[in-house]
Amino acid sequence: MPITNNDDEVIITSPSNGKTQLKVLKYGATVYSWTVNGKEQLWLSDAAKLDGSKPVRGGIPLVFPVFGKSTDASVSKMPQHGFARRSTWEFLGQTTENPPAVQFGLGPELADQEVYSKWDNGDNDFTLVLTLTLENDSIRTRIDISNPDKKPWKFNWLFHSYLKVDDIEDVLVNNLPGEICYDQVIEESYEEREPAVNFAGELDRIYQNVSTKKLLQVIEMGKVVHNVRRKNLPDVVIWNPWTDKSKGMADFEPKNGYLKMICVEPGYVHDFVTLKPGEKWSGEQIIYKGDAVKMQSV
Ligand SMILES: O=P(O)(O)OC[C@H]1O[C@H](O)[C@H](O)[C@@H](O)[C@@H]1O
Repeated sequence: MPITNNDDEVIITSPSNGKTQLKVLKYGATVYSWTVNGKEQLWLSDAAKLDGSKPVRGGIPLVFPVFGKSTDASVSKMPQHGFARRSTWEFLGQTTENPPAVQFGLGPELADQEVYSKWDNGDNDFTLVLTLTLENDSIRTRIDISNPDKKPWKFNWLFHSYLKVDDIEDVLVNNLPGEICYDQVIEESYEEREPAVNFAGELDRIYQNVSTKKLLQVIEMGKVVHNVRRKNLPDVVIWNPWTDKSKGMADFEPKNGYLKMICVEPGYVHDFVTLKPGEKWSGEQIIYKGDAVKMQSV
């Protein structure tokens, strides 16, 4: 069976390889496992809550309608990262057989009411449709957002992808030199001057308006372990909490798990997207295997 629809989760299995699978919690429509021929690609905390009691620490949480905390009046009362990752989405079914794709939907009635009520006046009408496609050595995560309301509203979107690595100290992320970033650790903006991003402490940067022609590669000991492509998602957050921040997160286990993960998060977060009544917007992330290093200057 390529699609298994359980009470709390949906499992998608590749028709050509039973060990290539995607596991998705209905809570947050959170992908919490992706295996390629039996090998896990995403990092998931041993203490992650998968029971809907809090957003999942690991996998691919969905960030909407605000990234982080914002002083913008429309979202300033909301907790970090909004309500999409804390709402139970509706499973809409399978849309294609090979490669298998499934869809999940979220609207005002299913949204976590406590957080949703803090978005503007708590009455924004919206539709989110998430399409997940499992290919032999890639996943596609696509979001379609539409505004059926009589008034405009605005949002951030971000795929908060936790990618698995063997040892963060051996990891580089390429193709970001020359890009402007806001460094959330030192609270300063600057132009990236390093030939590749490397990790030796807490790192939390929002790279702004990075051409979507640029491929982002996670390179470990000279070998590409993950490739991330983006459509209509100009910003890229790179995050590793390192020792102290991991200690402060109750759902982050083991405490040295930061060595095994890197978040590469494609999104639209530097500015808000404004959708007028009847308008639609979409963005897509493609994570794939493939070991050719591609260095790009533009
Ligand atoms: O702890 P969470 O709310 O899941 O946020 C986890 C992280 O998300 C993003 O990567 C932000 O850039 C970080 O500043 C934040 O710490």
